[in-house]
Amino acid sequence: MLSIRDLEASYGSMSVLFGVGLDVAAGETLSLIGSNGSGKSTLFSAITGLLRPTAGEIELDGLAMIGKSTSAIVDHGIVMVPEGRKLFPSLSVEENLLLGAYCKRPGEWSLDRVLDTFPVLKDLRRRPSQALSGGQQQLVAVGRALMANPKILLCDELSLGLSPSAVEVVYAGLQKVKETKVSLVLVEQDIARALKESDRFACMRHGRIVLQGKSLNADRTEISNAYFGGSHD
Ligand SMILES: Nc1ncnc2c1ncn2[C@@H]1O[C@H](COP(=O)(O)OP(=O)(O)OP(=O)(O)O)[C@@H](O)[C@H]1O
Repeated sequence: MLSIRDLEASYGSMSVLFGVGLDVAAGETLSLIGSNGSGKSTLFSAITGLLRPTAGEIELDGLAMIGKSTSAIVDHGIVMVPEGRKLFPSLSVEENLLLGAYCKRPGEWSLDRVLDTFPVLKDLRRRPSQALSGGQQQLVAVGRALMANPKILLCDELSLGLSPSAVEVVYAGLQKVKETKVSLVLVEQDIARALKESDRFACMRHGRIVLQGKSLNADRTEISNAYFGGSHD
């Protein structure tokens, strides 16, 4: 479904991604892990058209995405839940969700379906989003992205700044999304959580994918070496 090959990207003269290759299958959840500055957000920016790669290929179902505008990429089904949620704080939950339908592809997601998927939001739908807890706000951000009927959802640090109980609320909600046909790519700092929530993981370091594998029974020492750099570095 999503296929990335030999991707290079830079900010001005500073190269940041070096030959990144990654595949995400339909319905699959992939966790992207890596320390601060390893290039995870830059990869998301490249996939969503916010940053134009200098080389390589990004294809969704065989269709080239590089060179398309962000809104065209959303139209094709790649939607991001941005770091920090980026809700409109004074707008109601419902209004925030409806904004996600602005670039709506045809599909099954609707306001009612989002509220059925995240029932905690039902009674809160008329409240300003700023009146919600952090975990509830994060569900609104995920729900807003679902309103566009994505094929693949890129989630940038859903648990950032949330209490442990709020993190549980968010990932319990995400479980329902995983049961649908939507593919997920999760950037998650908590490695144990990243492995628990995904079918496969990819670890980035210094702008490269240095390890990929199945999340179930993944070798934690191998991941730790990839994440921090092993003794061979
Ligand atoms: N807008 C920008 N302009 C210049 N350099 C940038 C910009 N954004 C990121 N960088 C640099 O690109 C590199 C990769 O950063 P990126 O934000 O992609 O990493 P990350 O893995 O997402 O990190 P974090 O977990 O801290 O968000 C870093 O060296 C960072 O300083």
